[in-house]
Amino acid sequence: IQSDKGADPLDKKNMKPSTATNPENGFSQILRLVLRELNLFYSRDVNGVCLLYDLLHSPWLRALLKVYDCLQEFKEKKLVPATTHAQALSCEVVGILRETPKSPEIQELKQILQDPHFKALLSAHDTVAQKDFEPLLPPLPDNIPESEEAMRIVCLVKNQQPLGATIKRHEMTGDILVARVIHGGLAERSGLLYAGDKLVEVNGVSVEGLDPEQVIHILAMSRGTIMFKVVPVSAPPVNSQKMVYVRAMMEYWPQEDPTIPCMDAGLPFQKGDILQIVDQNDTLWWQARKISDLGTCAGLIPSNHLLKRKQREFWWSQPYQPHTGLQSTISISMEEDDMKIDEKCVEADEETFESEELSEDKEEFVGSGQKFFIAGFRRSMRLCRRKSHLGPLRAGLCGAGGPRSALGAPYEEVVRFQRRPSDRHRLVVLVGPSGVGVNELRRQLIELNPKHFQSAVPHTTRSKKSYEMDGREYHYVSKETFESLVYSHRMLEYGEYKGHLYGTSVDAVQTVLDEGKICVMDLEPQGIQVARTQELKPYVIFIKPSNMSCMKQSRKNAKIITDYFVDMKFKDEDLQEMEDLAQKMEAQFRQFFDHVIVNDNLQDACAQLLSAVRKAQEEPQWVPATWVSLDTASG
Ligand SMILES: Nc1ncnc2c1ncn2[C@@H]1O[C@H](COP(=O)(O)OP(=O)(O)OP(=O)(O)O)[C@@H](O)[C@H]1O
Repeated sequence: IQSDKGADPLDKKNMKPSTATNPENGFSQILRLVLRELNLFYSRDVNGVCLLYDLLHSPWLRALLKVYDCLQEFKEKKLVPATTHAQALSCEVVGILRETPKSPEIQELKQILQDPHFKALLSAHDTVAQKDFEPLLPPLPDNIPESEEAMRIVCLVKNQQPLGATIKRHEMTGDILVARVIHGGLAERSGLLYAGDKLVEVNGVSVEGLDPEQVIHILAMSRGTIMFKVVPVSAPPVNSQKMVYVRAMMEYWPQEDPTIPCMDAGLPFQKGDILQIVDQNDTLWWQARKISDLGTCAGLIPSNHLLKRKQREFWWSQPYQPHTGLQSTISISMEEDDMKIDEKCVEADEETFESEELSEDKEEFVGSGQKFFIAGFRRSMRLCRRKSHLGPLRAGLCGAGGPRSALGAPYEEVVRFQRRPSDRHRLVVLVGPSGVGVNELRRQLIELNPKHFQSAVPHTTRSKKSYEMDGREYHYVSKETFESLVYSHRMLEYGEYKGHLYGTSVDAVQTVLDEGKICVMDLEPQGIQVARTQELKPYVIFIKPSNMSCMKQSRKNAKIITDYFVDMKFKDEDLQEMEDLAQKMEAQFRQFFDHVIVNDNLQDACAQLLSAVRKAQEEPQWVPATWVSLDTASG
């Protein structure tokens, strides 16, 4: 840097006098000169100079050096405080001012001197001036016997909050040890108690020979300050793990778990809760917080390993049922519900339905003087979806979403993901019990802006009608082609209706996304897991019915699609069935729902849907970590 090579003579000329005349002008001045010289190399693109220049040019470095210079200057001046008792002086002045005749200036001065911030400032000043930084410790006693263990005396003020530590008895020695210190709890915040510390006394009572329960009793009875005498652990554990966030894929209730080391320290959670794992040192019990409650102290949750073990034990203890697992009861009862619908079915002339489809389903509408066609609302596709649990091919899909999920990971690692404007949109998936209004909301959203929102065109093996167009109502394919799409995992959902196969392919969704649009589709909840891929990054919205009395009111004129009636009004039992199914869906699949909308007032629900879809595309959301790391790896 000091080399003259290639330096502009003019700059050199400018620089020299300042270096010569101000050699002791501090680091800031030196930095300025170095930067000026570097500037010359910068323009010639000398290797590495840009980096160095940018570093030295950074505002933080300049600020730091300025602070350094100031400190140096004051150090040399050897400043001494004018008074070491500014607080007392201020009190004295306030006393005098009280006896002085009132004037606005005197009032103002009195106010300033009595301001709590100013008092705190003077107190800090006096502490520094008197160099009163450390608490005064009593001198160490002489002649401590060599054999005596070093003890630590810890005083904690309980203040109606739990101590935030658990204890256990050492199996061999019988010593009472601190088993774990809960993150964010009183003990951890004190920085004085560590896992492994041996308790000797609690409030002056020796714990030797006591059971952990007896010690806990002493602690529970203590009010205010608790004093511990402990033998510190030789090497306090260091938590070097990085913070991990996970989505709970199952629920956990510590009160119902007899194996938890300390029930009160347990953290209950529901499916779908996002947890911040703060400690994984123990292979069986982790410490975590809910992200909705980060201010509180952490709680104990079973580790991934422990939950999987519990799942396996439970799974093996169940009688064998094909395609069912831990959470199978709900799947079964949902299938039973569908059975009921089937029993009610009356075979009718398919043509009647097909010909009525076009007008009844309003697939065409006129918008801004142009005719649009909205695909994906055909009656046969919708009825097929409802019956899809029973189709023979569906078994493959149930296999993916059923038992596998039951024995799947209890926690899913997640990260905050924000879609970049240049990225493809995230797929929007609507889920809800039949009749709740999934299709109505989807249709309304698309009609709001058909250039922005679109459905995917489904596939079918049935033959094309005279008024249909391939790729508009459906992609018409042979049974072989359809099945090959299924077996190559290119179908998000599929099923059979009246002897024909119907389904929506990944490619059909991608076609919409590739056009820069937002693809909005409805799915049976069993299909969500299939759609949850890095390429589609689905945002799942659960459409939920409101309570029965509201539904009776709002659905007075609503119509359901059935196998045998075109326009059938909702009966009370339909609404009850919808509510029951919604509860079952939520209980089984809520971990996959990114957002929930109660569809009471249609306009409100539509506005909520629009806002949720906007947030999904534009604001950061929790997504599986694999979606993002794969992105990075590929990109
Ligand atoms: N909030 C609402 N208020 C009043 N009527 C509604 C509301 N939401 C939907 N509807 C009406 O309820 C009926 C059923 O809605 P929709 O066809 O969207 O159900 P769905 O959830 O798609 O059911 P399926 O999956 O069985 O097709 C329609 O007549 C629709 O207009």
